[in-house]
Amino acid sequence: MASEPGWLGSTQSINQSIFSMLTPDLTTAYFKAPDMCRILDGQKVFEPSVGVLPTTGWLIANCPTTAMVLGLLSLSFVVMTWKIVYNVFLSPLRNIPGPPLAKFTSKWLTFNELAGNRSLVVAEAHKKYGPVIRIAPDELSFADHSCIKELYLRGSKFPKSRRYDGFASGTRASFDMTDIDQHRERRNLVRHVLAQSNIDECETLIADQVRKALLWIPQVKGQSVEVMLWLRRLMLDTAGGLFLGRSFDALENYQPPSFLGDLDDFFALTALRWFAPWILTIMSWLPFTSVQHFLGAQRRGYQYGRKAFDDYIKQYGRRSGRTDLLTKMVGTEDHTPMTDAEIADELGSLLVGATDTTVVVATWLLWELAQRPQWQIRIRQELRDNKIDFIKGVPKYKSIVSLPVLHGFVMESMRMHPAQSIGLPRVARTDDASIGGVKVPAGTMVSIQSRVVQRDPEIYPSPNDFLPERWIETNGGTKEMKDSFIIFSKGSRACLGQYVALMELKFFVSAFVNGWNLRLGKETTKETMTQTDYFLAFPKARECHIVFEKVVK
Ligand code: HEM
Repeated sequence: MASEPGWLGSTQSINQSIFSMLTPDLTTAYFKAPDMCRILDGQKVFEPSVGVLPTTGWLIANCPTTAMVLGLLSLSFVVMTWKIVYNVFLSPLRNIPGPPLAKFTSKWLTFNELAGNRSLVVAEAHKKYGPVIRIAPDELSFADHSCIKELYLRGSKFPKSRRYDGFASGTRASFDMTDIDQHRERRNLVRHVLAQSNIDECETLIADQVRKALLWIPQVKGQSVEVMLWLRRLMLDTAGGLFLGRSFDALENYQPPSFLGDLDDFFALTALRWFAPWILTIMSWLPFTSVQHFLGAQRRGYQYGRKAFDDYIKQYGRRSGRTDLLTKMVGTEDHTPMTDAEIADELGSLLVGATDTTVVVATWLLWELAQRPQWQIRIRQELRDNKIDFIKGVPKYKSIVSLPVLHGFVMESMRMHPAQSIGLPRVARTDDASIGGVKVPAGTMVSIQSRVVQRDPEIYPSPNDFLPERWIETNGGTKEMKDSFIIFSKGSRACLGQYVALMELKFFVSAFVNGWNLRLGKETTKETMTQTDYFLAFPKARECHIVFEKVVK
């Protein structure tokens, strides 16, 4: 057969280079293929008329790498097909209603979670499909508050899911422990530290931070100021004072402390660890300082705890007699409830747990307050009627803790805007677990969203309206209201810092309202305050502008 060596030569080199890119052994094998090449002028060349590509069978027989790649592809295809068939037709969860895509894949949920929409889409799905829904092939969401007991209360068969692994910076703290027995032991120790009597002893420490924050208001009065960063400074300083024996001085310094940047990175890292750990692996190979800095956020969080602990021991020893919570945690030479490393872990974790949770709740609270001058007047009047004594701008906690109007306003804001509204994920350990009569096979993730139960119309009529009076008229809430109120969770994993949080919130609301009228700055709108869930329910713009004006007595 006549041939054109030039043309053949170029085809050969193109093919050779393409195949070289695929695998080196494929290139060699390809040009050894007897039916693909022909000897021309003593040289072996590609002959297109003989065959364009070697057959799969021939390749598998002659190229081990290609055989392996094809094998893996086929295997993944079979596994994927089997998974789909299982999820849709065979899974014990197959008859539970839910969005159609959820039967096939969890990716639709991941997509919404990354877009900050999880609580909204799950709440909508409950409206459409009912109180028990399948939101991923192996994940269920419950909307009935009567299920809270089985899911979260003592004796629950559902420990925290692997999602909490992302929060641990090496060793575990009480918040991220997933092992029930290990957690029980640790919680008993931390609970003792955060006992109400200890917090009461630290009241001055918390009040002093609020006093410091109040100094800022006269300097910005009449202007529209961003309060979220200011609240972060306040809560961080309070947490520092309580747990590290020293404030971060965030309220005094213009430049926000680097810990706040680390906190943002911390939450981003936990999300990546859960959704796309492979991205973190790739990032760890990148030789960029900023990337490596980002990856080190969790380690630095731990180091804050470690350094603060070491400094504290150096300065005060183990019998400091100070009234902060670190002193309680350290114990004495005779009684050391935790090892030094465990204390450092807890400190790092407590700093994270105590800061942005309270900031998110406080931001929504100020936003609601700023839109409601009539409620500012009612709270102020309540403070006056009860002759509350303000010491350098802040009252004694005992004198305000049970004031119904103040309490009702704070509770209603927390009902409408739970800091964590996407549901606290738990996992079934054994096959004999069930929730609300629905069998939950081992390995299934389960949760109840506070956004859903705290807006149950049967418990909270007109659930989307902001009505503090519902708490006032029912003397602090009906049994159903209290049972369904899960902003601090319930049972053995409930928030250990809720007493601290409520003290901080009631302190600053009463202190502000006593001296200042609040209104919204023009930069803050419904759109900027759209809720987005990134584990915590932040306003979309991550800022909130308020104008403070002096109350005319
Ligand atoms: C308004 C502010 C706060 C809110 C809404 C809040 C909410 C929560 C929630 C929902 C949980 C359970 C998390 C889960 O199961 O995944 C939790 C756990 C926890 N919170 Fe808070 N928290 C707040 C403030 C605080 C503060 C100020 C502290 C410390 C003083 C604190 C310490 C803890 C601890 C130690 C845990 C882990 C408890 C355990 O698993 O045994 N929290 N918090």
